[in-house]
Amino acid sequence: MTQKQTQQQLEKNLENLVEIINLEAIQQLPKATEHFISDLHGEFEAFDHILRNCSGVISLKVKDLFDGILSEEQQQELCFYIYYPEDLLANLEKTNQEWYKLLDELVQLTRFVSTKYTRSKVRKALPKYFAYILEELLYKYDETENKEQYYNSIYVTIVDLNLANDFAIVLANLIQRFVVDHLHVLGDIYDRGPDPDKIMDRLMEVPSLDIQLGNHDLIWIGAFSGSIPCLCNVLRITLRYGHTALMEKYGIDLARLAKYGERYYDDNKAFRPRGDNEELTEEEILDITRMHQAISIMQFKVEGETIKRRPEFNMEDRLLFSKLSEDRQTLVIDGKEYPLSNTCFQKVYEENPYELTLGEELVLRDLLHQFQTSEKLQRHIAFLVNEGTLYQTYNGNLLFHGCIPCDQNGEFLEITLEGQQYSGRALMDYFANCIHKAYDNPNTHDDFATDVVWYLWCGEASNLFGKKTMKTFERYFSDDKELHHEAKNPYYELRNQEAFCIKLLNEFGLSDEGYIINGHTPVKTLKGELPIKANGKMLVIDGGLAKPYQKETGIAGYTLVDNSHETYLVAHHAFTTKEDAIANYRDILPTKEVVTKRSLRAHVLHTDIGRTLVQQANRLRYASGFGDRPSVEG
Ligand SMILES: O=P(O)(O)OC[C@H]1O[C@](O)(COP(=O)(O)O)[C@@H](O)[C@@H]1O
Ligand SMILES: [Mn+2]
Repeated sequence: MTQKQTQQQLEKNLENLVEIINLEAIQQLPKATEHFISDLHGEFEAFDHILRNCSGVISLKVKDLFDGILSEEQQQELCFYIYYPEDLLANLEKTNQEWYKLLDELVQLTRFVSTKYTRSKVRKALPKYFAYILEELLYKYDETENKEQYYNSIYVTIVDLNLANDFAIVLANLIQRFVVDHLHVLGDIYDRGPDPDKIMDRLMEVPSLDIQLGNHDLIWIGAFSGSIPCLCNVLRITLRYGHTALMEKYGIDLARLAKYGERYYDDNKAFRPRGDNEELTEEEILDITRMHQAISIMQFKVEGETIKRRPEFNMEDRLLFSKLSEDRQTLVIDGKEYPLSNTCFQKVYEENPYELTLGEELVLRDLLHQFQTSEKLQRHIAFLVNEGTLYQTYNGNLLFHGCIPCDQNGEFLEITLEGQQYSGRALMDYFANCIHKAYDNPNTHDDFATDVVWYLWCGEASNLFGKKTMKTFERYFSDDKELHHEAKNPYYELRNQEAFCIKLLNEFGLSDEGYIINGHTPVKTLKGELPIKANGKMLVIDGGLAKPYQKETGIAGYTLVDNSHETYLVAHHAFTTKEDAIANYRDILPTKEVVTKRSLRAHVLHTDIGRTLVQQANRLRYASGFGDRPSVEG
């Protein structure tokens, strides 16, 4: 070896040793905080509010640091400055002394909430232009008077240069960024609410997150991937809630559908948009009502064709056009007659009720083309497909949106697809594969994978749907509540049992220690339903953000927080508007339901990331002669 090579070798060895020190030190940091939220359903402002107040974590930190120093009102004001800095701090007027005080409080808090992280991680989060002074202030280590004037002069000059507002905003955002390290979104970002696009834009900025896809997200992915029944469902639901503006935001022009609707459909009370659509004129409502009927009929037709070409989906009982009486005013199921109302079957022909008319086909072709070429939708769906999974195991816990379909005995429901039987986790993996296949082949519309994406929306063995049948047709055309009933999969009873939940955890390779987190079904607190089930093994956090569902839940649902000390649920006020939240300092509900309190504080070492750090450190130790050969697991 030449001298140079020996020198290089020595440096490499030292590098490895220093890396071992880093890796082993990081393991001793407290576990970072995780935040879980579900069923956002297009309600951007409510979702944004929850992200901003971090489900109450910020107010707890403010209390920890300033109790006895600031009054409760002052603490609350400080919290709202942090939640809505652009609204409250940008034009805030204060005397110089008041600014020094506020900036110092914000600096103290930023320091407090960043102590869990390495300096390197904190540094990466600092905006470039203020990085130098921020670092000085955050790592202020000299409490003697040597540097006192130095630190004070930073505040004085910031205020003097009219930068106080900007600096305060930067600090507030950093606090939001640091209190929660990782966000889990348990699905149903789309549908019912007006602004799923804004939610997607916001999610794309979150530094660390995972998404478990929901049934409503799947139809958007399906539509973009070329599934015509998914496309119809997306449009039907968008129109059902009157959100033509959402289509405009995606650059999708409904003119052709509107023209078709105007030509063939009339007003129909079953198809008038739901919810408060104050911003819509009567004329627009009528337009929507007509388009809504047109697209629903197209949906029933293309779904019928899909059911016919996929006998393995076992959905023939949903071929409802074939169950209409001769005058088409009655549905005949198993010999029993159900009168129909508000029917609009003028474009359904007796010879082949599932065949699209040429007009319908042209409308759908146009819509699909617009969906697939919308730049904004392309970005959003790519993000969903790349970041979204059907289930996630994270730090020993199992996360998924809907269910694992089972029979009454708790055996996983089996389904044969492409000649092979699947159930449980393997079925979910198979479904995930189909989603990617369909997405990768947007120009094929009736291939198996694309049809499976639609099946995930409403099929009995779908882990996202979790019910036997979707009664869309009956819900539009029959007043008989019995016909509307969508029987839930036995999973929803079984998930109350601890043993069943443990079986599920084990199916996914997790130990009995973990818990399962579900979204999808709103927790009906008014009826006494509890979000913590099966002795704490099952946590249901359907956010209940969807306004139309708040009548049933009584609150805007739950979110979950998991920090180094405990795991707890937070209940949220029904959200009105951002203005109202700010004006009335409307925060979270004061109750907090603790799921588990750890006997020992959890550290990075106990997390998934920690385990990989241990493996890396062990490998380096072995390579450097400081440890035994690591086993395969590390
Ligand atoms: O109340 P809406 O918006 O018509 O939706 C009802 C439909 O939504 C579903 O509940 C699915 O949506 P969720 O995933 O939000 O439950 C269907 O089972 C049901 O037919
Ligand atoms: Mn759902």
